[in-house]
Amino acid sequence: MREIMSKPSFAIEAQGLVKTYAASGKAPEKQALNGLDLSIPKGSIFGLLGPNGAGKSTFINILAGLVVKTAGKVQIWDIDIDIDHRNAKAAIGIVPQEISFDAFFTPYETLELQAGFYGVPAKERRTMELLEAVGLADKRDTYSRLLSGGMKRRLLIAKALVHTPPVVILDEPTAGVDVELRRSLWDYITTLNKEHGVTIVLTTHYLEEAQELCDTIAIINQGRLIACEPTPTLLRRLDKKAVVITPMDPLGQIPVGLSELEAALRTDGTLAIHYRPKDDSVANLLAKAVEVGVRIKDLRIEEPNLEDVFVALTSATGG
Ligand SMILES: Nc1ncnc2c1ncn2[C@@H]1O[C@H](COP(=O)(O)OP(=O)(O)OP(=O)(O)O)[C@@H](O)[C@H]1O
Repeated sequence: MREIMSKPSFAIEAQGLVKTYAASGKAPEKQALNGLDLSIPKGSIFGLLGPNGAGKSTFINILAGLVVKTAGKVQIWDIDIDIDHRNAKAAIGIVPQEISFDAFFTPYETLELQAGFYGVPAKERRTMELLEAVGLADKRDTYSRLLSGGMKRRLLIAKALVHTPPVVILDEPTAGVDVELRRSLWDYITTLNKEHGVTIVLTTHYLEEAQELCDTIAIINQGRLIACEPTPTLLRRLDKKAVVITPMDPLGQIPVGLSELEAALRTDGTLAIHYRPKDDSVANLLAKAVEVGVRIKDLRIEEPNLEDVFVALTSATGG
């Protein structure tokens, strides 16, 4: 594994990736990926974020070989999936969103079967080591259907690791998981990365999760990449609030005197002035607005959230 790991500069690289789902019944054709370019650095914990329907699952399913791409190029650990799909697939372990394994096998059997499926020779198997790592050693012979939801999720992680892939993809790993288990899964993910050098890619709806775990975050929307930045850089964009003013009289345009501010007229007639609390004050912004003739009927302060980043980024990229 070490030897392979020093090779590529990217763990996963997608160029111009397109996926069009054919029309079926009344559902029209759907372009889920729209020329996606994405480079995931090796050794990173990489967060893939996006609103519902952005194309995250489609991307992961293409990597997993479950969805056939329409166009574009994908390399996993430097292996082109069109040229050597088998080895490309062997370089990743995918932890799916849905819990899926045979309820009548024990955790031990589940991992052994998966190792067999990947052709891992018996002497190279790490079944007990993996069960210990995910805290299921004492459940090795329990029917999987009798495990708790959290244990099942941990078994899924172990299952994705049996062939020692250098890249592990976790699709919504903590959706619907309680806080305590979420914490222990985060710890385990971090250990895999820091101590074993595994590249981790995770999709999540939770900004907080991405913020805490990921060193790099990509945001996709409508099948396109709209941001891919080191987490601190992206979060700096979030260090923003907005004063939203409802004017007494409708504003036809942003008053000229506010042009040096980051102001926007919204479709509901409000004027939003974005600012960084550390650089500016609400009092100062309101004084400027009044000075240029805005008569304030009402106002509120908006806190930043991921939705704002999406909106800001998508309008900035015209997407
Ligand atoms: N098999 C399919 N047939 C037709 N359309 C599909 C299919 N799978 C996904 N889509 C559509 O493609 C778009 C992208 O879906 P995808 O599941 O990849 O998004 P996502 O980012 O994973 O969303 P979520 O966060 O809700 O899981 C959506 O509009 C979805 O309805």
